[in-house]
Amino acid sequence: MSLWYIIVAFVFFSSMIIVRIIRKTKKNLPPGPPRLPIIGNLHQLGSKPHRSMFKLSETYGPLMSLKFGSVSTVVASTPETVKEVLKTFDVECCSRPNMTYPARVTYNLKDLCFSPYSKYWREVRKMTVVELYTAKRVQSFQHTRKEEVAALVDFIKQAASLEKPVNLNKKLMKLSGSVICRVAFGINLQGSKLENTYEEVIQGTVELVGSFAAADYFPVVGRIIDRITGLHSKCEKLFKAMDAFFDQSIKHHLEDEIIKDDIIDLLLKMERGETTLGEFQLTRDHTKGILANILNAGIDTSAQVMTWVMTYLISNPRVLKKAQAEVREVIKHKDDIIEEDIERLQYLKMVIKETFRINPLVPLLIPREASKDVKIGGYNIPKKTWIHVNIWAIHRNPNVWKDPEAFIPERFMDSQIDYKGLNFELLPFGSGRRICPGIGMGMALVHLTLINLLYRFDWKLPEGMKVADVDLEESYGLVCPKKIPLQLIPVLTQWT
Ligand code: HEM
Repeated sequence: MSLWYIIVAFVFFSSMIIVRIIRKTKKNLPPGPPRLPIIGNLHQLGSKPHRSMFKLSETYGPLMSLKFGSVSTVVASTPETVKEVLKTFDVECCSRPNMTYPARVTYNLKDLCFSPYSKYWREVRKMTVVELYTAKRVQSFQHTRKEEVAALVDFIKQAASLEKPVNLNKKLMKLSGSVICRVAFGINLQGSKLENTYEEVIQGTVELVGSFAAADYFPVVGRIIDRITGLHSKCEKLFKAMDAFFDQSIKHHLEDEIIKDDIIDLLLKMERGETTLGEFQLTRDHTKGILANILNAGIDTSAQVMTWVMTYLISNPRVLKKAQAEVREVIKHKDDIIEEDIERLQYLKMVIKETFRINPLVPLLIPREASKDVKIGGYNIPKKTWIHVNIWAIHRNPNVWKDPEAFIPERFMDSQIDYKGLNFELLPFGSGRRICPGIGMGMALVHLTLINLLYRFDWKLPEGMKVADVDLEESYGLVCPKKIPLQLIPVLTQWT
């Protein structure tokens, strides 16, 4: 009797699989791994989805179908397929799916990052590119960056004289937070509502919006699951902390007449109708949504880039020595280090590119959604399919990069490859319509800080630690920070 049950069950499941394969072939979707009922391929994501997807793509190809709960997804993993998504079919593929927690922390998608491709998004993008992220504005904040970097250098000097280790993750996060608070919110981080919680709030939010949340994949029941796992209450807590901070900085602007011509000021003018945003009337929620992107996208990213560069330098003493020799040769006791000095630091530029390659900070970019049916690489991608762009897979692909696991800045010597979105082998900021608009703002701080850290100090590992002990593991979120904080001992030098 039990044999009959087994035979019936076998026939039933085999026919289900066959029907699915036939349906899929008819639909001409990209190939993908078999799925489990209900959850689809969610169980294959693991703790580092970019790595798992890369592994799967080695079997199923550069354009691969996955199903997460009820959501159909494709993953592009090579320069060729990614170019199709981000360039050839950029218009059709540049919308964003409506995700539960990103929607909550952006005041229901009133921001730039997560709002779908629409007239509103186009107006906000135009406004931010023309008004907020311009080279002129980035330049105008140079003084603030210099002051904050000088404060960091003073702190490190003290630690060096006591031979104490510095937690670079923490200090670089504070630096980035202090700069963004001053230039974007017109207030000091110290004394603000986020003074004691900014790390937890910003990193928590970045992790939250990058999480594969049940609410997005299982209608109704997913929300219950997230309540049980605590994701929902975590989101509410983060949202309240951010909202209180935005209220504080907006109030500060409304009360202080001296503050003028900064980002909040511009947004408040739009709220009052003194400046327009196309046909849209900005409300307080729009202002806060746009500010949420600056807070979350602006602080963690630059801080983590700097931490990763220092991590790879300390793990590669040859490269560290060469980068420091170059910086000291070029800067040569010049009192006034400026961001533009980077132009004369060819090797340091290569070190930064190589760090972006080996460890792209946003390994899956931000999820996209097809707004129309589209044909990519000969396969059909139906409207509403989610699209993940796995730049981590490109950056670690041995067919694209020789010896991809090794940190070799020299690979960029005599190469035209840059990270500004034109070379599909290296895409740390994405490409196309959704390319990061904050490259200039972020990299200005990254350059100034790294030049100072390398010029003024020598660096060594804490007592008893060897180069081989430096941990290179990332933890997963939308942004992937170093899992174990980087602690280094600064050493005073003749250049300090
Ligand atoms: C320096 C480190 C940074 C890195 C590595 C980085 C990386 C990225 C990436 C990969 C994307 C997604 C692109 C896509 O989905 O195709 C993005 C989007 C974005 N970034 Fe950055 N970013 C950095 C700094 C900044 C800064 C400093 C700001 C603002 C102050 C910023 C604001 C944004 C915004 C608003 C978006 C959304 C753009 C849109 O969807 O239209 N980023 N960034």
